[in-house]
Amino acid sequence: MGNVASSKSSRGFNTNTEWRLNVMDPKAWSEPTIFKPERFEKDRKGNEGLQWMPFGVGRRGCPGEGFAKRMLGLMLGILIQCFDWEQVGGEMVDMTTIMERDFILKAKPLEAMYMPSKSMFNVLS
Ligand code: HEM
Repeated sequence: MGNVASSKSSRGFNTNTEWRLNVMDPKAWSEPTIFKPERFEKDRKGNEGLQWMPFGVGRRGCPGEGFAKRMLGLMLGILIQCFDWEQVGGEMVDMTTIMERDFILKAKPLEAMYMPSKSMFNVLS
């Protein structure tokens, strides 16, 4: 990454990607293209997951981290528990990914149909 022009932000970081770990960098991750959620398990040998800091750390770390983590679990729980989901077109979900500006995106957006599950009818009506 040495050939990327860099400038310091007001927070002291290089504003280019130098301070960010490329999510697919084989120097940083073992088998970077494989889905291995266990890399983020606490107390895992090698602890490679510790280098992933989505909320930053220290004095300027994200103050919304606790809130965001609670909301993510809550929202996912609500989506699963309160709604019935169906595939559109009955095809298998295409899991092909593309890289765009350091983000891994689905090549083909997920399309799904949802409606409130039976247990939600009373709540919503
Ligand atoms: C998934 C959700 C979120 C992610 C991934 C995220 C990530 C981050 C990151 C990476 C930073 C910069 C940390 C650093 O420079 O070291 C940051 C800063 C910040 N975040 Fe979040 N954040 C999230 C949600 C939230 C929420 C819900 C709030 C408020 C309710 C929030 C408020 C802030 C504020 C105020 C800062 C600036 C802190 C400072 O400069 O001192 N964030 N966040």
